[in-house]
Amino acid sequence: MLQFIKFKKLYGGFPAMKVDDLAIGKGIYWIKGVNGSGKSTLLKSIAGILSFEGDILLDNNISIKKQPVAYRKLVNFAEAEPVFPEFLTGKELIALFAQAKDAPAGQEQHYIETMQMQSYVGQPVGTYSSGMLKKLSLVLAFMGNPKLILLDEPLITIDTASLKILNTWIAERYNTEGTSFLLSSHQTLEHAELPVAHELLVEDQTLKFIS
Ligand SMILES: Nc1ncnc2c1ncn2[C@@H]1O[C@H](COP(=O)(O)OP(=O)(O)OP(=O)(O)O)[C@@H](O)[C@H]1O
Repeated sequence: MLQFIKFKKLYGGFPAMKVDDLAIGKGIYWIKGVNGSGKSTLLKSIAGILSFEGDILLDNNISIKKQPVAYRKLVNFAEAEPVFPEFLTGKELIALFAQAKDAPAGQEQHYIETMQMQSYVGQPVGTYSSGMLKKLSLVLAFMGNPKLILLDEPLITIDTASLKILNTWIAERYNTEGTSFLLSSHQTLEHAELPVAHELLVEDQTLKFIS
């Protein structure tokens, strides 16, 4: 599903992350690692937000460097602490993402309704609480038909009921579309109740399989 080829990310001269050659198969993965280990750096690189040396391939043949547009249509990302233009409404942002990701008409309704966002999704995001913003960023990450969805710290700021909803979204997408997930967390995950198949660890500026 995802392959790293001589991947290296430096901030100035500081080497933040290096993955020489690693293939990750289809599935749902938790990326663990302590604060500052490089989880966000890794996810932002896979999402195509950060520049890096080397290459990342999706499904063996779609290169983030050589086919940047095709790659980005198939990889969605929700940031740990999302920031959006305050004057735009949730609905406007969803419409923008739905168009960019070629989402089927009305796809967002299921997500807005199950996450119970109907009462505020028409309001400017500047009026949202951190949990409301987080839910909006999760809806945006599910727009279109991505092969891979990256969720950076999905557990922070959302309440227990919302976490259960997110759990069902992940299971639905994985079971019906075969969408893979990379989820990051610096917390212990015993209470997350998400359908996790594998764990990865970011440690010593690299990425390793745990299980
Ligand atoms: N823009 C930047 N410029 C310079 N160094 C950075 C930058 N962003 C991150 N770093 C450094 O890269 C390393 C990895 O940071 P990163 O944010 O990826 O870690 P993380 O595992 O996501 O941390 P956390 O769990 O605290 O969110 C840290 O040493 C951090 O100081």
